[in-house]
Amino acid sequence: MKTAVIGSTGYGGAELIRLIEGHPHLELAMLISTSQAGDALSQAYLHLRHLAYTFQELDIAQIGQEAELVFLATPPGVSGELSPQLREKGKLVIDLSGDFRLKDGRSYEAWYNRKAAPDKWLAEAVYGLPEWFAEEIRTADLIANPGCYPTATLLGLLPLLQHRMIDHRALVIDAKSGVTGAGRKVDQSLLFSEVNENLRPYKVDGHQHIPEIEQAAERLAGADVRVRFVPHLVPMNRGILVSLYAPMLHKYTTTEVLHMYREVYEDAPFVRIVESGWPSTKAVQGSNFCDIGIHVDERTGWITVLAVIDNLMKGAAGQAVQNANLRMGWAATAGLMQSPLFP
Ligand SMILES: NC(=O)C1=CN([C@@H]2O[C@H](COP(=O)(O)OP(=O)(O)OC[C@H]3O[C@@H](n4cnc5c(N)ncnc54)[C@H](OP(=O)(O)O)[C@@H]3O)[C@@H](O)[C@H]2O)C=CC1
Ligand SMILES: CC(=O)N[C@@H](CCC(=O)OP(=O)(O)O)C(=O)O
Repeated sequence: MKTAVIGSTGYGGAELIRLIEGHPHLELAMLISTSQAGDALSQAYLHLRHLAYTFQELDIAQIGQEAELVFLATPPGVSGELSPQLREKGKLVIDLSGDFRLKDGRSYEAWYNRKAAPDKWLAEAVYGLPEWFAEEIRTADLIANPGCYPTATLLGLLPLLQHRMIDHRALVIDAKSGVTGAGRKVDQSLLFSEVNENLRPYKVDGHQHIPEIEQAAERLAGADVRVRFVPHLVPMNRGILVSLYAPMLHKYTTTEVLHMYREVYEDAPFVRIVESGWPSTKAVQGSNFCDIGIHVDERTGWITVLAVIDNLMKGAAGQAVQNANLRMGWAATAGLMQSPLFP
């Protein structure tokens, strides 16, 4: 299937190129760059220098002629403008940004502080978390790939809400991300000297992934959900660790809850339930896996759920390809069974 990537000089774009190159059914037809059109791919990415591609201008008419599937790995606000035009040309669109994740345009405008995409397209978009919303994704033409933090959070949280095991009004999510989560843009606060040997919270007063987590959680809880979410920046390249804490509604043991998670994710090839030791980011690096660990503290009645992903894989490009596989009826794992890089 002929595929175009918009935003191909960014980290998400580079990871998409790597995955599409190794995919049995996807063919890289166009790499779009608004800043490096005419340059060779190797000028942006040395690690991809064996691939003889040249970046092309952003030209919707040309994409219309040369590609059937378009991935957008662009900053907020870009896909909201471009995706409707691509959809009008009949393209299958998978958007890695947050532009189509929130159903309520006013919520997007409040949290992203920019104009939302038109309601018609927000209504058409389907939230692309394959382990939970596969039915809708199979027939979707505009797929909103989840954010990195929401992916790890929701994979850890939704089984508990589905089984009504926790008090959904008292959810605490402590999240940590490597620096590639912020993209390849130049930013003083992301300089080596400011990130290295440092651990810092950010957006403590409100992160744009909060309404996305709540929106998906409410679908499973059948009630309003409010989460306390605080992200932290960690001096490493890739990886997200989400530690989720909630009071349990009844007495359960760790063994009982683990059993429930194993059943829920029985047919989910990318979710691995960790039963000995604890999840760690290095154990998923470079892969599309999400590792989940559980501990029920019978003394306090609280549960701790620990979920790790590679933010650029299951948190972005890997999940986007997983959505393409689901939508096209290909094997869920097509092009995605890379084992993690270790150490
Ligand atoms: N990094 C991560 O872990 C995750 C990122 N995301 C989301 O995915 C999207 C991409 O992220 P990421 O790859 O990290 O970001 P980057 O900043 O690394 O890359 C974004 C790319 O978008 C392109 N771009 C910028 N402005 C425009 C424009 N007006 N029109 C078309 N293209 C444009 C740029 O390429 P050029 O200048 O060559 O056009 C740039 O390389 C973002 O919305 C991000 O929030 C989601 C989950 C995880
Ligand atoms: C480490 C870091 O800065 N991470 C980014 C992830 C942003 C992102 O992926 O944004 P959308 O999903 O909303 O597009 C952040 O916390 O804002």
